[in-house]
Amino acid sequence: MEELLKLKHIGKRFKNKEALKDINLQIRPGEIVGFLGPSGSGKTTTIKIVTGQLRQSKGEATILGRDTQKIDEKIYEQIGIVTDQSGIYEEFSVYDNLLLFAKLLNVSPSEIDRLLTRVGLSEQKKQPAGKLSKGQGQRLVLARAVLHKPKLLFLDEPTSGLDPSTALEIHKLLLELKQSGMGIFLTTHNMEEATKLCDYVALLNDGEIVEYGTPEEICLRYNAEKRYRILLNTKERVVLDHCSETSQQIQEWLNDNVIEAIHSCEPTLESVFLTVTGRELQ
Ligand SMILES: Nc1ncnc2c1ncn2[C@@H]1O[C@H](COP(=O)(O)OP(=O)(O)OP(=O)(O)O)[C@@H](O)[C@H]1O
Repeated sequence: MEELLKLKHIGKRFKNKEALKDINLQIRPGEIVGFLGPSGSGKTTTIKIVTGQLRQSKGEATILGRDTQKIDEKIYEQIGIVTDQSGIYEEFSVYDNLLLFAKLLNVSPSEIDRLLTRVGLSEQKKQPAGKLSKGQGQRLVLARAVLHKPKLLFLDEPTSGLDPSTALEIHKLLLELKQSGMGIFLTTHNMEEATKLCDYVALLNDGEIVEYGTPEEICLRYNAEKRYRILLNTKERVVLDHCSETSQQIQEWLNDNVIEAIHSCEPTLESVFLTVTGRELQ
């Protein structure tokens, strides 16, 4: 399968600061790849390099098969970028904001209504964009970024500051876009979001990828203790280490039909990050 984005040994130095060190990453159609790191770890610098806004000091980056150092603004016809709410005209209506972009990107205006329904903004169609709530504004920015059906979408913290139900709606939309074959590059501080949405995640610390893989793979890699948390139908909760006695005990409880819930206790991405780097993500 062709790669939409490929980074090979990317490094970036700003005077005395080595902002990125040997970054390797790829995104294929239909994949959501998460770039997770605390503030200052190099997420924005990476996005700027791959979208041609900044030159790397080392390594090669290609976007849709083209060297990022040789791309021009035509690339924006095939990619979407959501960084913040800038670029939205507050006095224009929701519809007119999208119409403006539809004209710029040669998209039929008939797409707008369909997209507004999809992002749940049909009722706000005639409302000035400046009067939208934060979550509605975030959905408008996302709608604008995918209006021209880009092959690759860059999302910087798409749900930061949103209430859980609006964040859920955005997650649903992102999964639909993934299903349609779009590749998505997502930066986030939110490990739960990354675990739920991403096919692969890169944990970034101080400009370096310290772990890479599927969220499940990474968590299992750090599952040294191998424990099970069990809720019995007597409401008793037990935590057992992985060993032959535990297997026997679980088998007996299964035979007696007394287990209400059973979970393995692998670490979360959050705790893996803390183990690997010694620092919290937030
Ligand atoms: N133009 C610049 N000149 C000098 N240093 C810079 C420049 N841009 C970024 N840096 C430094 O490079 C490092 C990475 O910054 P970057 O903005 O990529 O981090 P980030 O992970 O996006 O952070 P945040 O989550 O806060 O947006 C930081 O130490 C930052 O101070």
